[in-house]
Amino acid sequence: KVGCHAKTSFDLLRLTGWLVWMLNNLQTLAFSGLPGLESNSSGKEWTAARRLPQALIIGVKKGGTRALLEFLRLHPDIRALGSEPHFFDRHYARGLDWYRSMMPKALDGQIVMEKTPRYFVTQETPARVHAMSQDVKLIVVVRDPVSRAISDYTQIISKTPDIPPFESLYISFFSLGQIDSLWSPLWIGLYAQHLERWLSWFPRSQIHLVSGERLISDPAGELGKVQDFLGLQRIKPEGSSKPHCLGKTKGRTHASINPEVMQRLRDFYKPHNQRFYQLAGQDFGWQ
Ligand SMILES: Nc1ncnc2c1ncn2[C@@H]1O[C@H](COP(=O)(O)OS(=O)(=O)O)[C@@H](OP(=O)(O)O)[C@H]1O
Repeated sequence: KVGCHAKTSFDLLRLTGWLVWMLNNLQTLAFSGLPGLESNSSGKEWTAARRLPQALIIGVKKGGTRALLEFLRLHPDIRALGSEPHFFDRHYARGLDWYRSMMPKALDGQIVMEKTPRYFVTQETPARVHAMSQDVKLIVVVRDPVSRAISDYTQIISKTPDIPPFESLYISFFSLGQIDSLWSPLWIGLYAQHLERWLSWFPRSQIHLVSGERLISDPAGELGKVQDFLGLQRIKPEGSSKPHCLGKTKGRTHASINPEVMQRLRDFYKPHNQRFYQLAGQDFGWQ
């Protein structure tokens, strides 16, 4: 898959032919400030500048957001920040000038974007994003909330090996036997509730939902839809490209969870998923 120690390989898509590679490298030359390139007298298309993003990948954590961003970064009309700036959730007090200074330089016509999966679930973020731009395009990669939760827990346990097993954490401490919907790995998967908050600020047409499952089974198809949403020319998957590894934090072997607990979680999410499908206008087919 990803870390190249795991299931998905980035060459699934074979997105770049050498032509795209050439285009990207031409941009790099332009950005590096070689004399004559930026100061083209006739056209401002050579003038690269830092701009606020016009598109954001706002979630969800463990949905496949890194893979999507890396795919999109191969597009010559996209300039994306590689790291997660966490501006709207953590660093808002630093102001928009700071945020703009984080962005890569972009030419006219290129789309500037970043990804911070936590935006999707933080209360204050939609209003703040709206205050920056009412036209910004929002992308959310969603994935079966049960496998997302286990991926999330697997990441937590990799950082803090001493935490209790999933089977004891998913139950509420206060009302014994009840599923703890406030526990972060479970709460993030309440997609309907989070999407509703965004929909009170942005129209549905401005939010594009990507299926994390299809991003693996049909990356070209899923990516094509994202490119359409962004108003970009579709880059055809052609030629072969080197596998691009996303690192060891992707594609870990999931912690093994008691099958009865898995079934309880599926039952727990069922009504939430149905509500999400209604809001989304599409059925993601999670069991
Ligand atoms: N090509 C492709 N398409 C779709 N999904 C992929 C792809 N490659 C990796 N993955 C899986 O995405 C999971 C990590 O998601 P994120 O990148 O959103 O994680 S993070 O929130 O940035 O930490 C992580 O899930 P788990 O392996 O279940 O942990 C990755 O395996």
